[in-house]
Amino acid sequence: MDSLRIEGGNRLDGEVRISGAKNSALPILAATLLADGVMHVGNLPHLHDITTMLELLGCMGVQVAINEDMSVETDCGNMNSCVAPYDLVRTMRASILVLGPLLAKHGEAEVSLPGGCAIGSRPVDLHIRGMEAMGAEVDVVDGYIKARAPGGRLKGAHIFFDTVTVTGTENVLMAAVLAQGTTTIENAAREPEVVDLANCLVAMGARIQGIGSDTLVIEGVDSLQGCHFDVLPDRIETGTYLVAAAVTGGRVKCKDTDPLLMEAVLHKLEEAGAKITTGKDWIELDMEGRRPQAVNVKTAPHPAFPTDMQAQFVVLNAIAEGTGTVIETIFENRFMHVNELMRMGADIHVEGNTAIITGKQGLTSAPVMATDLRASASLVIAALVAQGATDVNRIYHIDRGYECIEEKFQQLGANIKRVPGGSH
Ligand SMILES: CC(=O)N[C@H]1[C@@H](OP(=O)(O)OP(=O)(O)OC[C@H]2O[C@@H](n3ccc(=O)[nH]c3=O)[C@H](O)[C@@H]2O)O[C@H](CO)[C@@H](O)[C@@H]1O
Ligand SMILES: C=C(OP(=O)(O)O)C(=O)O
Repeated sequence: MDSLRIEGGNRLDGEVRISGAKNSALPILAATLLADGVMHVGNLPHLHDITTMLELLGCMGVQVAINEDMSVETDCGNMNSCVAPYDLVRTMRASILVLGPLLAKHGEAEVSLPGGCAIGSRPVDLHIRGMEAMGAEVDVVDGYIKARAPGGRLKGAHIFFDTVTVTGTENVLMAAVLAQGTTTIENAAREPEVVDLANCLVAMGARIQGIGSDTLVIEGVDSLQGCHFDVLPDRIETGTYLVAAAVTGGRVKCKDTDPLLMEAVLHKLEEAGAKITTGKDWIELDMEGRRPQAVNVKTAPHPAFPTDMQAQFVVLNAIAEGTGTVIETIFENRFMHVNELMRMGADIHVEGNTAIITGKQGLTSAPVMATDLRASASLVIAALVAQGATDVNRIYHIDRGYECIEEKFQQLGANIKRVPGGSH
């Protein structure tokens, strides 16, 4: 298992290119299953999760060509299976995103249940209920969701999500675009990645109204064509580099990103004392050598503060002046980073879904273990300010979501290197 060795203490300074968004690329790759012609998807990040999704498409008979610039062409003309097997789904929950497209296009799907993960139980009941509302017959047998659309085609329906769900909205949206009749999704997720998927579907010929709002109205069409679509920049990767700059008192310019995607995070960084300047496709944070002020953060669905930035802000508070609270309202178990940060000297007290963090002048190095993607990112950020050398172990989580993390941090002046280990 690889680890990252980080010698803390360097103030970050420089420019970093932001990759395409994992959470946009994954649903868009699943949506290629809906196309009659060739789909060309660009600005894909070079990540394990993307490789897993391409492998999943490949095992269903989709022809996948990867170009040098990491853009991908898919052709579903010779598909021979509608099964998403356990071995792939267990490594990436987002594999559930093939359920909607398979049912919509082929009238059947067999997708392994993804199961829970480090941040919570993460059920998929709302995805299943959405498919059933559109007429699908669904059985959960032997750990698989086995679904079929009677007559081979789903029917439009009125769907109300009682919890805002990102991939649930995406799955139902992809099912509805080829259904017979009109589907209304109420209390839909409004995350930028849902908007990106909807825009891609429209480019393929789908009819969707209300994009970006919490009510989506989809008029089903008979077929969708291939198109060329570039995925949007990764707002969570952007936020992670900005927080890293803030905690080191440094100055970082994120290029090829979009400030409009991340108002809640930029607002909190300004509250912490960072000077933020933005252009159409860049964001610069300058801490001018100062220590951040503690901030209070509460996660909630977009446009509120994203849960995927929560762990990074726990670190920011851990070295800030003052005391800040971080409230996690989306996932029931997303404070796995806290114990590891306390081993590095952080003063954190967790009560239910609230972490109360009293900032300290500095952290100290310790061997730490990453438990999920953003927890891992927070440990890397903590290590960048800690005194001494920190080994962040189990970093395969990081490789699911951060392209070339050590190269990008090196470019910004961090002392970080990957230490290769055995297989996990
Ligand atoms: C690949 C992807 O895009 N992942 C993101 C997506 O995950 P994901 O789409 O899995 O997260 P959801 O938005 O679905 O989860 C929100 C809440 O709804 C609950 N729920 C969800 C579905 C369901 O059928 N039943 C149910 O109870 C979940 O347990 C959770 O408490 O949104 C999360 C919330 O912004 C992010 O942290 C993840 O990075
Ligand atoms: C939780 C995340 O991803 P996933 O839903 O793929 O586990 C994340 O991106 O932080």
